[in-house]
Amino acid sequence: MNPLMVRNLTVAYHRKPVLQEVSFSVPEGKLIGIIGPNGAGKSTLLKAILRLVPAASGEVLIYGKPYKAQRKLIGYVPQRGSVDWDFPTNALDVVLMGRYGHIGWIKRPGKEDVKLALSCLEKVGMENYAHRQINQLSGGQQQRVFLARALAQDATIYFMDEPFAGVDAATEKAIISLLNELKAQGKTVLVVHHDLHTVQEYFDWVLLLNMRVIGHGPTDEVFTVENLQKTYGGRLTFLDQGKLLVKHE
Ligand SMILES: Nc1ncnc2c1ncn2[C@@H]1O[C@H](COP(=O)(O)OP(=O)(O)OP(=O)(O)O)[C@@H](O)[C@H]1O
Repeated sequence: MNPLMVRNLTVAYHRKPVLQEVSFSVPEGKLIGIIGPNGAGKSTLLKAILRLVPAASGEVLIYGKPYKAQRKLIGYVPQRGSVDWDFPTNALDVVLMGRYGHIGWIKRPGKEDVKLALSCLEKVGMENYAHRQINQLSGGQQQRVFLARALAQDATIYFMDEPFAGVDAATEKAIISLLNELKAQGKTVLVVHHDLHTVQEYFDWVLLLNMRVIGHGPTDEVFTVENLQKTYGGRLTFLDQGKLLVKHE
């Protein structure tokens, strides 16, 4: 069964459409890149799938059922800029929030939950920062903590909004190897991604988006010069041998 099926999804902010009749589905156990220019509606797509913004019309099914019935299967890593980092909490607590779906909001996390949260921090190389306030972490470290929280959720399908934004090369490597680990466990990971140079290396499958779906499918078939030109319009230039140069938007 498809982990995610989106049919005719239309979303508007103040009556101005941002996504129009978006339809696609994704296969299980793949790393999927959501690619498109600034303002294409990539974050909005994730938020509409997760019911964080209302859809004007359309349908979203996660493993054949609506979001509400499948909440426990879903992990979300929001864009770093969209989070209030001054909220007084430490890294360990942020990761423990990932466990609330399993333990319920009323019960306190037990020893096992803390142990698991610490092991997730260790996986992202942040075990020494467990008790550090989140507003005292660097951007890349905050991103790692958010990934640890997603790991603690133990989800089946993950949605990540620009996990590589503003991180250094070492953190980017750490994140991509983590994503590959999730994939090896049979999980499906959708990632909003900006850097066209790494798309072919990172993703098995892509969704090209610019208000509408320009293309979706295996990267080899869909990530073509023609489709990219349709997605980015005149903002792309191609150098020799198809090498890409993205003009700043
Ligand atoms: N809360 C909001 N209220 C009104 N308009 C919004 C809101 N959020 C986003 N938009 C508008 O919707 C469009 C799509 O935004 P969205 O953030 O989904 O794009 P994106 O593809 O994720 O962009 P980026 O690559 O810059 O992050 C943009 O024109 C944006 O200005």
